[in-house]
Amino acid sequence: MHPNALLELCAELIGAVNKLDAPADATVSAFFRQRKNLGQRERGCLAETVYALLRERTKFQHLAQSGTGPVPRRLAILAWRGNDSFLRAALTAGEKIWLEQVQAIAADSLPPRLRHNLPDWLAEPLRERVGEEEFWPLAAALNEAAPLDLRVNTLKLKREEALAELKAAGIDAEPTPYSPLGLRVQGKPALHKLPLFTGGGVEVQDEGSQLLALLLAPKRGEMVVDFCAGAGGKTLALGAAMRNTGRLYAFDVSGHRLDALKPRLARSGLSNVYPAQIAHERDDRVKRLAGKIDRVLVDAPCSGLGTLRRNPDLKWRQTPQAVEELQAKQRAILASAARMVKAGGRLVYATCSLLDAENEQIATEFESAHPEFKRLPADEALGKVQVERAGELTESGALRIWPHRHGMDGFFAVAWERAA
Ligand SMILES: C[S@@+](CC[C@H](N)C(=O)[O-])C[C@H]1O[C@@H](n2cnc3c(N)ncnc32)[C@H](O)[C@@H]1O
Repeated sequence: MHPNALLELCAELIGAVNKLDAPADATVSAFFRQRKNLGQRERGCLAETVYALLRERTKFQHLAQSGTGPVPRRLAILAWRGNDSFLRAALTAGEKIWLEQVQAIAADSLPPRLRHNLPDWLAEPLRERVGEEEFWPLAAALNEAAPLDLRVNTLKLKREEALAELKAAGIDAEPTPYSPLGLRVQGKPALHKLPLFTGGGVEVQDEGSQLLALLLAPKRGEMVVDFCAGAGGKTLALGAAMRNTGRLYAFDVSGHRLDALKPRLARSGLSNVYPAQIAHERDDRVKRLAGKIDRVLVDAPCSGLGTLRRNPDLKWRQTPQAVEELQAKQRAILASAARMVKAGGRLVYATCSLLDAENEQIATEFESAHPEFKRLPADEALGKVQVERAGELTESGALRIWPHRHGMDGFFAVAWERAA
């Protein structure tokens, strides 16, 4: 494709994504579906540029105030992640001079909000939570691309065996630092045609998500509920930990998301999983299981702000009002899910949010209203399931994962045991 045609296409995609009226990944996929003639490399360039723009949107929008021509084209030039000489071949003489001027601006001369690229309502609680010194590494880590992590399905093979299969396929990987089930893959190789993947030997799952399932630690023969199962990332990990025995209910209000679990279940070889759509958290199905369940995982709907490395649009699409609405949902779901836990059973509340409002606050409110649930020190619980150096991952007995400290998405989880 001619350089200017690709740059114009990039500007068009940026114009669509920058409206922020839909998740960026959905807009990008729809754009590519309508342009089937685009090659792999061109798609890669457009997607990388759009994500680069979303990560540093405040800075790029500020810089794009100078220059001439349509703003989406200026943004595409500034955020360009394709070949540099290819871009230059698309630029007018005026654009080349402008780009050089903008690139000469020293990043550290910019005001703070153009350096951290977070909305104020999010920057402030994070700065308060981790302190000024740690805030900057956190903001930088949130703007990095996430690595590709896999969870090995130990029903099918051992982690070393999966690693050897990847190596034989020419894919470099290494064991994840904390999860005993994880592999971190170098680069972004296509995995979906590998027999290791199609045969259910591995699933794509961030190391942090693996740790949440490990914290629930379900055992053979138990009755377990994954209350907010979605497309079942954690369900699959729980089913394998149960060695395909017992009963694992995968609940969700979204039938569409549960549908996405089905092909994954088929690959996994699990037959102990019972997916069920519920109308809401007080559904009769939930009530019927009151006091009967050994372990319940609440992977609550949340702002998703711990996953900004993958979903940078969320920082621009979420609002403080949305977080308040989510808190109400989180309280209601946790209270309902807790009723299912039997005496001596375990309850885990988890989010992929960085905000105390969705994490510690929800957990401590629950504890004050339910003294029969006692917090289990997460480092001890994780240590028992072979998580390395679990003490590095916990704060006040809860699992608290930070992208800048641990190299994973941001996660929070508390485990409680119900008094016998
Ligand atoms: C964080 S996502 C779950 C991700 C999933 N556990 C995984 O590992 O792939 C939260 C899920 O909660 C579901 N949800 C929202 N409200 C719910 C409710 N009242 N009861 C049960 N699930 C709910 C959403 O549909 C969404 O799939």
